[in-house]
Amino acid sequence: MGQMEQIAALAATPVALPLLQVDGLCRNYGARIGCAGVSFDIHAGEVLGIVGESGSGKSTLLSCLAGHQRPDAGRITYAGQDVLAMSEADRRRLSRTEWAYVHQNPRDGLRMGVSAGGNVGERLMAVGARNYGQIRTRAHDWLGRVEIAADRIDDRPSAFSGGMQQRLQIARNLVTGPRLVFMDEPTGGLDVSVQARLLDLLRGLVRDMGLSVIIVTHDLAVVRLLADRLMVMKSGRVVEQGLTDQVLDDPQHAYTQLLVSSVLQV
Ligand SMILES: Nc1ncnc2c1ncn2[C@@H]1O[C@H](COP(=O)(O)OP(=O)(O)OP(=O)(O)O)[C@@H](O)[C@H]1O
Repeated sequence: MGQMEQIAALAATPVALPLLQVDGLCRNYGARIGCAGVSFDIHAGEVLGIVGESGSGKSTLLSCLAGHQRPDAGRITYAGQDVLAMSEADRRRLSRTEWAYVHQNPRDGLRMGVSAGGNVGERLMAVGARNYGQIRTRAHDWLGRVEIAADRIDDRPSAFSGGMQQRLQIARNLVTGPRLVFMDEPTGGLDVSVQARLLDLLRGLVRDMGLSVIIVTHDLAVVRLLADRLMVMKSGRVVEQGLTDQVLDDPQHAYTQLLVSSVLQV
């Protein structure tokens, strides 16, 4: 979808309607619960953080939402469309044009054998761009936006540092102008100073592009900085959700209290 069409689609969505509505989402692995009874709404331009200990169901939920696996029960509505009832072709189109997915490991979201410029340009071609000069100019612009020097455009990501690879993955994901971005621990595995820079960059892009984001993380500092709202998961279920500051400063559930206090002790 072109930029004008996206703007038209955005204008056509009633303001009061959430961009994404999730209702009673469940996914089991045999007898084990992956996630159960998850419901929430997210509006345009809103950032939702999902936190919880290892095994609490964060990744299962994110992959069900992004269409990487099929939930056993529940409903996902995106801009008024029933996502689970869509044909595979329509869902793929949605993933390519309206959605983006930032993996924790940039290797999972990049093509390591293709140049940095190619990684970004390829996404534009996937949504119909054909003019080589324009594609290269857009790729060049996006490398600049994620603070990668222009003279690295023909380098492969394998020659980049971890932080640069992650910034390149972000450029590759955002170049097509998605409205909803799924992020799985985007700052995981990076040095603290690199994390801080990446978070700053992400915050600016999210604000400038008015993105809706669902971000899974172990790190409460990440949600404090990025997320408007927070959802706390334990054993596959949502135990608490609300405005980020409210949940972190005045946690109601004993598990959230534990999560917050264990971070404060570090
Ligand atoms: N492919 C799978 N097969 C069987 N069980 C699984 C599978 N993936 C996840 N699970 C189980 O589902 C539950 C939720 O796991 P999930 O990976 O979603 O948690 P998480 O919060 O993302 O954990 P982490 O932070 O460690 O990634 C766990 O009990 C896990 O063992």
